[in-house]
Amino acid sequence: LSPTVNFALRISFYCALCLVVSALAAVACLLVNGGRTVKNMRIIKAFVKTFKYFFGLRFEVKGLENFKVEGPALIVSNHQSILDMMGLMEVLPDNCVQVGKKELMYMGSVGLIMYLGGVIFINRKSTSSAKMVMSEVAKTMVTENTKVWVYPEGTRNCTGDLLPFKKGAFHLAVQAQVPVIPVVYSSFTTFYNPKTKLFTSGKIKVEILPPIETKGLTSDDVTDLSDRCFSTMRETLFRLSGHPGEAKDSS
Ligand SMILES: CCCCCCCCCCCCCC(=O)SCCNC(=O)CCNC(=O)[C@H](O)C(C)(C)COP(=O)(O)OP(=O)(O)OC[C@H]1O[C@@H](n2cnc3c(N)ncnc32)[C@H](O)[C@@H]1OP(=O)(O)O
Ligand SMILES: CCCCCCCC/C=C\CCCCCCCC(=O)OC[C@@H](O)COP(=O)(O)O
Repeated sequence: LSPTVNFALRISFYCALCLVVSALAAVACLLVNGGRTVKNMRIIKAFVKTFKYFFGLRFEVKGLENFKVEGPALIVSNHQSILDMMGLMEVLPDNCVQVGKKELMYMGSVGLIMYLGGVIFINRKSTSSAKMVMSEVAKTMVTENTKVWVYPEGTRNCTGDLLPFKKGAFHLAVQAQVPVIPVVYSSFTTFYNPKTKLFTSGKIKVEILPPIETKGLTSDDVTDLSDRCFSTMRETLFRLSGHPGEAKDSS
C-alpha cells in the first residue's frame, strides 16, 4: 500500500472507531447515569483506553501523583492532533471536563458523547461569549469540585513545538483561584505527520508536572502565569521528545 492510502485508511478507521464507540458509550452513559454528567467520563475513558491497541500506540506516564490535589484544578496540555483524545483518556483524572470548540458538538455520536460527558463548548468566533462561558465555569468548578482541562494553544499543532498560549485558561485559574497542572505529551512527529502521510505505531511519553498555585494572584498576574507554564511545558516537550540540540531525556 502506498503511504498515502495507508494513512487515509488508518485515519478513516480511527474516525469510524470514534463514531461507533461513541454510540455504544452513549447508550452505556444513558443507562448508568441517565444524562449529562461528568461521571460519564469514567465510562468514556474505559472505552477509549482500548483504542491504543488498534494503532500500536504505547503511553509511558510519569507524575500521575500530581493530579492528587485537593479540590478543583485547571489542567493545561499541548494539543497535536485528533489522536490526542487517546492520550487525554489515558491519564484523565476523575471529575474532569474539557473545554472544546462548539463545532465538535455536530460530529454525530462523537458530539453526543462529548455532551453527555459534560464537555464545555465555547464559540471561538466570539471572544465575548467564550469569555462569558469561561467565567461561568470559574464559578461552577469550585462549587461542583471539578477539574477543567484546557488546550491553551487553542488549536491542533503537530510541528513538535508549542504555539503561543491563549490566556483564557489562565484567567480561568486565577478567577477560580485553583492550581494549574501542566501536562505534556512528547512530540508525535516520529510516528504521525499528516503532511507527509505518516502514521505508524509509536510511543508517547506523558508527564504530569507539579501544580502551580494561583492563590492570591489577580488578573495582573495572568501573563506571568501563562509565560511560566509555557516555558516549563516547552522545556518538558523538548526533553520528552529528545529534540536534536535540546536536553535528552536521560531515562
Ligand atoms: C470516542 C470519542 C470520545 C470523545 C471524548 C471526549 C473528549 C473531549 C475532547 C475535547 C477536546 C477539544 C479540544 C478543542 O476543541 S481545542 C479548541 C478550543 N479550546 C480553546 O480554544 C481553549 C483555549 N483558548 C482560550 O483559552 C482563549 O483565550 C478563549 C477561547 C477563551 C478566547 O479566545 P479568543 O481568541 O477569542 O481571544 P484571546 O484569547 O485573544 O483573548 C482576548 C483577550 O481577552 C482576554 N481574556 C481571555 N479570556 C478571558 C477571561 N476569561 N477573562 C478575562 N479576560 C480574558 C485575553 O487575555 C485577551 O486580552 P489580552 O491579553 O490580549 O489583553
Ligand atoms: C452526522 C455527522 C457525522 C460527522 C462525521 C465526523 C467524523 C469524525 C469522527 C470522529 C473524529 C474523532 C474526533 C475525536 C475528537 C477530537 C477532538 C479534537 O481534537 O478536535 C480538534 C480541536 O480540538 C481543535 O480544533 P482545530 O485544530 O482548531 O480544528
